Amino acid sequence: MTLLIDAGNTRVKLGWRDAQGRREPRATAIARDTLGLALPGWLAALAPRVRGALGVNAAGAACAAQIDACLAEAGLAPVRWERARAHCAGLANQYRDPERLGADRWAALLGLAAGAASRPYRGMVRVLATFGTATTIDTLTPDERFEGGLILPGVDLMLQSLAKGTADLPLAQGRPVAFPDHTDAAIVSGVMAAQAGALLRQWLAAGRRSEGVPAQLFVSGGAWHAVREEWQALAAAAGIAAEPQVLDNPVLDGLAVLAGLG
Ligand SMILES: Nc1ncnc2c1ncn2[C@@H]1O[C@H](COP(=O)(O)OP(=O)(O)O)[C@@H](O)[C@H]1O
Ligand SMILES: CC(C)(COP(=O)(O)O)[C@@H](O)C(=O)NCCC(=O)O
Ligand SMILES: [K+]
Repeated sequence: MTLLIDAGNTRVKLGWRDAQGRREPRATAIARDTLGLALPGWLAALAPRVRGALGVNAAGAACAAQIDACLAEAGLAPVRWERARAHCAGLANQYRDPERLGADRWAALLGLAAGAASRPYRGMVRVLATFGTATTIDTLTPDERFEGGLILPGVDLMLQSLAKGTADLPLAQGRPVAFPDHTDAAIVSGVMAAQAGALLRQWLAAGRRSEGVPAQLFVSGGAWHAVREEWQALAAAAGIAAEPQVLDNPVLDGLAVLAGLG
């Protein structure tokens, strides 16, 4: 098997691809600050069957070094850390400097284009919103090109920035409402409006771009569940019928594609 590693800024997601090309039944997520405790045990259980490891890292060089050190402890070779490329597996990356596209975003697009869950949507415009530490909203054209996408602070980062950057605002909790009448609700509703509003912007842009070709919306990431309610309200108000399809981990899907290429 080949280990698949998606090192995000909050959590490291782990899985594998077996010799038949199948993904693990369920990815494992480990918080960055508990990696040193949890990763060795996860690796030890699999190590005898592991033939290599493929990963993407959005969390900086120290995180990659920590993961490689854990692999070495388990007697395994270092991770092959993937970068975004201009072309791969039939997908074209039109970022101005293709290698500067986050490797996790690139892997997720590869997973979206080639993964089994999205195969019925080939030839359509596909919008992929990932609600992680950052929120990213990327679009694939019907002819398998990535032309660009949004980066904005994720839900927790937005909430934390208000608490840290002001004298009187708390780290807010709660659910979004239309007309918030207290501080926590005002903050949570504002943050969710920003998240869902960004998604609406890209969905509308994708619709204009596609000129009548149907579009499908995909969502993933640890914070999607927090945004869902606001998105549903906004989409209903805007007359958008599209039901987002939740992808468990398109980054690991993409890494499995890359592992299959050898
Ligand atoms: N158990 C959890 N641990 C950490 N973050 C969580 C958890 N459940 C939901 N979240 C939310 O998910 C976000 C992290 O999502 P994730 O997809 O792992 O991001 P990343 O790939 O950037 O590490 C957090 O910012 C938080 O909003
Ligand atoms: C945008 C990101 C921070 C997302 O990281 P994540 O939220 O998954 O931890 C990451 O994809 C990144 O560092 N990208 C490089 C810049 C770019 O994609 O343009
Ligand atoms: K990610």
